[in-house]
Amino acid sequence: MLGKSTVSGLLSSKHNLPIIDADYLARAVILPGTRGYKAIVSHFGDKVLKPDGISLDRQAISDIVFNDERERKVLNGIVHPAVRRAMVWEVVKCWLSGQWACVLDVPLLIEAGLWKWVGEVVVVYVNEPLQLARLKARPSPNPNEPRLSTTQALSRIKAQMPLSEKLTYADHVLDNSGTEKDLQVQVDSLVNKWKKQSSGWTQKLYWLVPPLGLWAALVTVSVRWLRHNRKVANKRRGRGENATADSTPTPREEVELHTR
Ligand SMILES: CC(C)(COP(=O)(O)OP(=O)(O)OC[C@H]1O[C@@H](n2cnc3c(N)ncnc32)[C@H](O)[C@@H]1O)[C@@H](O)C(=O)NCCC(=O)NCCS
Ligand SMILES: Nc1ncnc2c1ncn2[C@@H]1O[C@H](COP(=O)(O)OP(=O)(O)OP(=O)(O)O)[C@@H](O)[C@H]1O
Repeated sequence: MLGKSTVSGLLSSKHNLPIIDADYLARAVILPGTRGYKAIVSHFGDKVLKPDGISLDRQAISDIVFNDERERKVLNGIVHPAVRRAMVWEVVKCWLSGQWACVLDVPLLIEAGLWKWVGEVVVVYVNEPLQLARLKARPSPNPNEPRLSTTQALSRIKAQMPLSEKLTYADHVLDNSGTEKDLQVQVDSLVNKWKKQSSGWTQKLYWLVPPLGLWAALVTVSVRWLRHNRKVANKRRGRGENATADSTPTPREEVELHTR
């Protein structure tokens, strides 16, 4: 945390890239009446329902799962498979509509192992004090609910993998310690780099001949796995602790990911 949604917003509004938002999908798959909703109510009981007896009380769920790893795993086990299915379908739709790239905005990309299936991993980082301050300052999505307290914000931060580990998975790191304008400059330069890498005619060929596209995707993910394994091996050997070239001190981060 933090800055994924801010980066996604820039990629969408300024660069017209389609965004697949895991937080949004995670809400959709637990709406009343869905299988996810029923599983949550059946496991956590009425205490996670609002007084209307129907809507899920997200704050109540947060208070449970961000303070109890076992309960968080149960929730993840209910929500994540449904989110994964929905994301695959969204990626297929992007592909069918001939997009040159699509962006997956996923907070738990690495924890859930999804990093293995994308073209590039972009980590957005801020240092921990700034992350905490921004989390606490962020307005609640529901205007009737208070902002996060320090304890609540810290428990969310602790529910995710530390940055030092996540950086070994990053192909790009965006530094969000400055202003949103600073972030925008980095996003623009990243998109320019992607555009240079992505030659128009090969993209068209991959789209017109899907087996070729699949082959190219397989090569891309295999190269990434190999590169990651090498980084981990280097780290284990006590060399290359700063495996990501442009990484900075000890921030925690957020993940965006970019598939092609
Ligand atoms: C716990 C819930 C109800 C809290 O809802 P709330 O509206 O307060 O927060 P929101 O959904 O906007 O999430 C905000 C951020 O919290 C963090 N977060 C959410 N769930 C988790 C989790 N299971 N583990 C670690 N961090 C999480 C992420 O950084 C996320 O971006 C909700 O986040 C949820 O259903 N989480 C489980 C699904 C999940 O893992 N979602 C993340 C992407 S798949
Ligand atoms: N460079 C910045 N300067 C000031 N505020 C920022 C900056 N970047 C993000 N923020 C603010 O920090 C808060 C969190 O940012 P954002 O929603 O982009 O994070 P996120 O990674 O998507 O968070 P989450 O995973 O919790 O959904 C927002 O209120 C946003 O306006």
